[in-house]
Amino acid sequence: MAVRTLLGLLRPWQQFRTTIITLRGKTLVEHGCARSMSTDTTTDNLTLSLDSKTGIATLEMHRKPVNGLNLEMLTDLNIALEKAENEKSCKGLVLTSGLPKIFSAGLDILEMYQPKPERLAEFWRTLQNMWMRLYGSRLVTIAAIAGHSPAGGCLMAMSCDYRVMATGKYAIGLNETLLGIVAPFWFRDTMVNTIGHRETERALQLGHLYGADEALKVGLVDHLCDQEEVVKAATEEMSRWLKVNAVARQLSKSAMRQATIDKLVVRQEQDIEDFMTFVQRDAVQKALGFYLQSLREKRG
Ligand SMILES: CC/C=C\C/C=C\C/C=C\CCC/C=C/C(=O)SCCNC(=O)CCNC(=O)[C@H](O)C(C)(C)COP(=O)(O)OP(=O)(O)OC[C@H]1O[C@@H](n2cnc3c(N)ncnc32)[C@H](O)[C@@H]1OP(=O)(O)O
Repeated sequence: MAVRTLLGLLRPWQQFRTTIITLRGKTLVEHGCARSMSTDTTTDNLTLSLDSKTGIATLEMHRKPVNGLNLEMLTDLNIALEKAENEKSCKGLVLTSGLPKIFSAGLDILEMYQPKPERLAEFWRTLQNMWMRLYGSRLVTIAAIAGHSPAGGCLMAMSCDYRVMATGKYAIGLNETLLGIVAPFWFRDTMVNTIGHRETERALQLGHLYGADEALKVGLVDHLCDQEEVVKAATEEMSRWLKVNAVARQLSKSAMRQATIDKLVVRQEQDIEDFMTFVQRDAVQKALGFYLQSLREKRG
């Protein structure tokens, strides 16, 4: 609610200004310029910029080392998404990463390992809200994936309307079972809506991480190109989508996605409870501890 109120007070992007907003101890810096009609919003975790000529916003994640989605990053994502959504001149959004070889490593596992219950609940609610916002966005959303995109990273990519991925040795998929955890129903639903029931069933049980070619084959991503071309290809694809009548396109999108979102809307509190109970089980904590250890040992 506080976030909504704050966003309501933000002035339109097309005004000259430099605004510094402090939110939850974080600083958002905005630079605006009437002549170029563009505004950047930068936090520790991301940058949102709007090209006012094309109406295309770019949301670039840059939380080091791997764009792990912790509470603060998710909060920033929610603010940025809401801001783009509320900006009338914004028609499309390219979601990408400023970190080399990583789109997002998914949820920050440290949020789930030995958690404080209050923060754990807030973390999960913020993730739910981010997903509902992105999956239900009125904007054309395209993920430009120039790196690994496991679990929560894959969820974000699947929540966009179209996915461009870099060729190379990058992996994308819902690998939760490899961590000893279970992808919640709305992660699963999003994958079913993207690649179908049978393929999702196989992928979820195995915790399968797809290489780029295989991801293209099953429809998990829509287009492959060189790493350096990913954002350009996403922007080019965007212009095709933006030629379609916006109202007709938005209604079609909503007709396809709203029922999936509504499932979480009506079960949001129960889902938080289920998540908290599940994650705080001894066996799950142990499995997460082993997984974190294995990530650290991999580095040597
Ligand atoms: C019956 C049940 C019913 C209902 C269930 C109810 C609820 C469900 C419960 C839970 C659901 C949770 C859903 C979870 C979703 C997730 O997203 S979990 C996260 C999954 N992510 C991963 O598995 C990725 C792990 N990371 C990697 O594989 C690699 O890091 C990489 C391929 C992304 C990148 O490789 P490199 O470039 O080689 O980088 P490093 O591996 O060296 O990593 C650098 C640094 O970052 C740390 N790190 C990496 N990923 C994470 C992460 N996700 N969280 C936290 N930290 C991470 C890594 O440990 C290194 O740290 P340091 O060694 O530098 O300290």
